[in-house]
Amino acid sequence: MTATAATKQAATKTAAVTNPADKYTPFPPVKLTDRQWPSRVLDKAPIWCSVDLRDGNQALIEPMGPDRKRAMFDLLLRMGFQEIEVGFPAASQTDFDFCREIIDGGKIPDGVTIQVLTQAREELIRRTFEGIKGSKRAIVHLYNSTSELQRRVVFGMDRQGIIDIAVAGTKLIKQLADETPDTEIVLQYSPESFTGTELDFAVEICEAVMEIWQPTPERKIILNLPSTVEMSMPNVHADQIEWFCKTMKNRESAIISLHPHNDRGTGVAAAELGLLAGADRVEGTLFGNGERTGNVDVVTLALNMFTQGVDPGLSVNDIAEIVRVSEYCTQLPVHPRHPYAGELVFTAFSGSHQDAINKGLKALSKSNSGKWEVPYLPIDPQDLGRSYEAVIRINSQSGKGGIAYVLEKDYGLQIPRKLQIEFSKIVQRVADETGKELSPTDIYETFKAEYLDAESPLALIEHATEARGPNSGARVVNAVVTRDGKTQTIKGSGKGPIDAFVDALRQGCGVDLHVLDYREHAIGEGEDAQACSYFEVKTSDGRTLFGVGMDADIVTASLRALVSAANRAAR
Ligand SMILES: CC(=O)SCCNC(=O)CCNC(=O)[C@H](O)C(C)(C)COP(=O)(O)OP(=O)(O)OC[C@H]1O[C@@H](n2cnc3c(N)ncnc32)[C@H](O)[C@@H]1OP(=O)(O)O
Ligand SMILES: CC(C)C(=O)C(=O)O
Repeated sequence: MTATAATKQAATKTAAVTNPADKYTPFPPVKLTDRQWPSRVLDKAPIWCSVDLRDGNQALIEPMGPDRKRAMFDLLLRMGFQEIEVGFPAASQTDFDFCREIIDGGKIPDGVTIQVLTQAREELIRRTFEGIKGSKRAIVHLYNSTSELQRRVVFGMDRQGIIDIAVAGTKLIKQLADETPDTEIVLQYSPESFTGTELDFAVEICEAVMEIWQPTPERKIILNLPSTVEMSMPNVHADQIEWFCKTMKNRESAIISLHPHNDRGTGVAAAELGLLAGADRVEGTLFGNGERTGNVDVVTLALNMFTQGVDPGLSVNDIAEIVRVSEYCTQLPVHPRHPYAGELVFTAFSGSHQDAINKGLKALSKSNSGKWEVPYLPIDPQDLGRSYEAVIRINSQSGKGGIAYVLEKDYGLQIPRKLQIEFSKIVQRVADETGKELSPTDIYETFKAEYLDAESPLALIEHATEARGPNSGARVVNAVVTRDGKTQTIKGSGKGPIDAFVDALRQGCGVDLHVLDYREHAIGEGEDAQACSYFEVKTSDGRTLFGVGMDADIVTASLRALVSAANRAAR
């Protein structure tokens, strides 16, 4: 049958199924009694191994060239990875050359072990050893596929045939390791497609490999149990790992490693539960690059631990740098909502979130507990080298709290609560009209236009205050204002300059304002300090509204605020 005919036949078969979901077989539960993992707590970091330069690289549209490989390797070293799978040297010249470059160039620091992948084929294993010649220590990672499906459709072999491949590969690696005494060879064996492999067979093949390699507690083998394809819920994965750890012989001579992929979107959860289930090590990539939906994201895993108070043993405190290098190397973007790393993860647009964050940050600044407690922010952005700057951003979903936060943080304006309510409606209107996010500058300009630049119909030109008479305590204000462009002098008296100016406005301009509330604060310090005054007033027709004024002189700021209120009342 031709490929086209086969495709058509498959399509016809599919169409005949009434419920499309019937095509799929549910993953069988693991028969595990007395499971322990649900009651355990993750309280220490695993051994980390980065597979960015191999599994991540093999999945790229454009695999990394030497410069990108080097940039990734250097980043992984800076982050503190002590085990790095640097490639599949027998598969590509670039990978081979990269091994040679870092070994011959002395680029592998003490304490760091490189890992190389190979299939269980003689010529590939021999070439792999040429690739790692001269390194102090190397993990040779041997794999062959063991799942029932792959045995049947890819290899056409029974269980014994598959065991023979693994055993032959191990024997050759043992022989070549003996012939390379200057390099400490660690064997890692992966029953690839472990998640689709019957558990008893996975144990059987791993034990067959161990039988050849003869690991000891001092010279452990790494058994890597990959979720080559993530096929089940993470609790089932954990059951598989716990079952494997409990059943295998000589557990103390093996490091059990996880290699989750993310087909169901639960790679991180699978890794975490797999660690609870007894695994010691995790292989993954930065931000989860890798085949299909990717490998498990080690950055997220590490930061998940960090936020539980566990030292992850990886430096993830300059997340922007990790994103930058990773995007350069993979030529793939990190999603804006990617956990911890995405551009938008420390940003709140919605009003109630902004309000709670704002209050949380204020409460935190007064607390001595040393504990991070801010609603909606599970981690302190500063721990990732990020700042609060982007925490609150304004669009049509934003509320008064966020707007007040931006004005205070960027412009030092501490606007009273009722003014926040008034101004947020104005911002809302602008945001709705534009349909766009408003930058802090946009918000300030809107505030300025609405309150500070409100100089029409009235504008204050100058003023002078004096005592009304000896011992009276009352003040007289003489002010020059323009009204509809015409200059005039107004005069009033009262208990203080504000009261007197309100009187002057009433008498000279026919503007009747009743002051309900008054606040002022300084912006900045020293000679450059400005006073900012806020007046809540009631107009003659019963409306309440605000006026705001700013000036180096406190009295002038207050009179400007009254003019601002008068002008807004006149609109
Ligand atoms: C889950 C994973 O990510 S595993 C890693 C996968 N990574 C890669 O494949 C990237 C690099 N790979 C390559 O460049 C190539 O596959 C190479 C160079 C390694 C090998 O290439 P080729 O020899 O041309 O063939 P190909 O990969 O198609 O090999 C398939 C053959 O190898 C056999 N084979 C596949 N995997 C293994 C294995 N782990 N051990 C032994 N034999 C294997 C297959 O049965 C098949 O045999 P057949 O030709 O007799 O049918
Ligand atoms: C080689 C193995 C570990 C692998 O990459 C996988 O199974 O995904």
